[in-house]
Amino acid sequence: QLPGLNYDFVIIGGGAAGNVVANRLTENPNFQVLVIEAGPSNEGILEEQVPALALNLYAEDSPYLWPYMTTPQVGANNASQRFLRGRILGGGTGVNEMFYSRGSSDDFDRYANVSGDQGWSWDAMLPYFLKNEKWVAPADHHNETGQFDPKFHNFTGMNSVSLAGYQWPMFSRVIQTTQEMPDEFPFNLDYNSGNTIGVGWVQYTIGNGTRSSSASSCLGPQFMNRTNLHVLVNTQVSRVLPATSGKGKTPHFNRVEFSQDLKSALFVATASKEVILSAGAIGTPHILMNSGIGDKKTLTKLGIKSLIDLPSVGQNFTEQPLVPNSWFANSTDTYENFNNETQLDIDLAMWNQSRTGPLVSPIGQHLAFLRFPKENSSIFETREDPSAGPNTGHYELEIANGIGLLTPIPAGGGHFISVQTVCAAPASRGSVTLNTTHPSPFNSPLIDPALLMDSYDLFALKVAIQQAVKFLSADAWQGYVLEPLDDLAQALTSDEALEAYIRQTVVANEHPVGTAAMSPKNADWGVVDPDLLMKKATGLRIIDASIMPYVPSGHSQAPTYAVAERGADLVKATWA
Ligand SMILES: Cc1cc2nc3c(=O)[nH]c(=O)nc-3n(C[C@H](O)[C@H](O)[C@H](O)COP(=O)(O)OP(=O)(O)OC[C@H]3O[C@@H](n4cnc5c(N)ncnc54)[C@H](O)[C@@H]3O)c2cc1C
Repeated sequence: QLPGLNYDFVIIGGGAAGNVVANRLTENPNFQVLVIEAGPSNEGILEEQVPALALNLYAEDSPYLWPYMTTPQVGANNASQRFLRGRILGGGTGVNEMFYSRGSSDDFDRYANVSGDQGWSWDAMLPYFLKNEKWVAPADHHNETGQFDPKFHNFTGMNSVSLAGYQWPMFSRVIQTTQEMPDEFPFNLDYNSGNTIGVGWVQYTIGNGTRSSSASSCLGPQFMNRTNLHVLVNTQVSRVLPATSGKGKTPHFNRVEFSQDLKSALFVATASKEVILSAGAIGTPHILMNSGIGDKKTLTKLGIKSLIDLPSVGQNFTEQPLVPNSWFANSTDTYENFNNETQLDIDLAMWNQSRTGPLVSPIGQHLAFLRFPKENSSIFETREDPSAGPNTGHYELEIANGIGLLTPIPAGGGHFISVQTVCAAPASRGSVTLNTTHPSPFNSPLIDPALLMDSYDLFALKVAIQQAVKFLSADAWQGYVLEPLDDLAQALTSDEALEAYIRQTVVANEHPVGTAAMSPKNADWGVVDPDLLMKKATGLRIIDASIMPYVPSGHSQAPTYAVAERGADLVKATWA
């Protein structure tokens, strides 16, 4: 039940960023805040809570995802792919794989340099990462010594982060590989220190064996008790609207139009201080363009009245391409056990009883962020290195105790190990644009992540797969790793075969950013200023993953949390 339609702040999107901002603003009892979220409440959804069941959230007709498809991806054999985005209170943090990885110090220093605001540098942002984080013991309470560096963590924040809470037998082999091949695969005690390079123990947004999302952390019962915090779920925003009475030439946005049946009965909520757009890297540019904010020529052609001419809206879409690679494993202790219903029932009973057992962690237990070996670095003699600097991986390996993401289990079944390979700093740039044949604000936009459109990304994935093969060639894996699955075995026969395999199997890593990028004040590109206020307007601020001008070289939820923590401080400073 809403008290009315007038607030100080209206936040569009209850995802990673939106819920942080809602929490921080309602610390001030004088601020009335409304969050509008398209998806349902996160409460009572078992798959959302049990880490290892996260994959069940991705069913074709999932009620917790937007029904998005990409445009045909030229770099991926013209395939249109699903593009997963959370549509639930918590947004991406309610459906994601819970990897907690901040990116490198170089990533943030580059944001500072590109935006002209040192407040986005690593040194300035580390306190915001810490403010958000609550490091907790892993579910099995094992000894964490030597698995993370406490000096880079906070034990008193909001959002639980922990190490894997169940010990699979293959873990020791990963660490043994770092000892056998320290030059190529060095051990990194904590890839969240700013220096990501090496192989480390994975950190997850998990506490007490349960997902910690922005909904369960920032909108927990102790916060929902605040009488100034209001959350409206199952409600989709169509547009932001300018004030009806003029405040001069610059449009002033103070109203948000939304619907609950996605056809009629459009309501309008008013924000006396700011409208904050936190609908994510797809939702945010979509709402902006529907509202007449974007490339004037394109919007006019679609019959949308242009309010602000900002051609960068929806452009610079940056996404990491990922290729899953799987091998048969000589083990009976892998994720494939969850496919056995009896075993799953036993594991679920254990989770229900004590929040322990194999279901307390999602797929993937070790992450490696690595630079190209010397012999591959010569590529930078002829082109610019898209990575942000020496602390930043060119590629990432995600080492998982089961078959790769989306990889069908071979007919004969079996147990598997996979190393998912990611181009961590891609050079391709895509776009989010309006669907010209169905321009209703409630229809999906055209999503083009431009997978492998720049040949560098293909090159990076080739190196990554070759390095994954090398990683598993260490003595540590003798007798454990058997032959690769057929398609990978074929791929490893020639350079052409490897390229064909990558184009056939590449998917988006679900870390989109950049579609409402920040740029220096008065720059002729970008969508928001470094204080995240919309250019050429007043009253409208964007706080979410879309403002990052480059994709962070790790995973995007932790950077988004930090952006939101700083964003909330910027809002508070404006209204102090
Ligand atoms: C399947 C998947 C796996 C991932 N795995 C990881 C991982 O392991 N680690 C990691 O770091 N990152 C991961 N990510 C990415 C991470 O979750 C995102 O980077 C992060 O959630 C982005 O935060 P955001 O606030 O920008 O957007 P979101 O968290 O997506 O929040 C946007 C919210 O706005 C709502 N919204 C959008 N449009 C409207 C509208 N018109 N009206 C009302 N509400 C609207 C959405 O429903 C959503 O709740 C994953 C993402 C996905 C989808």
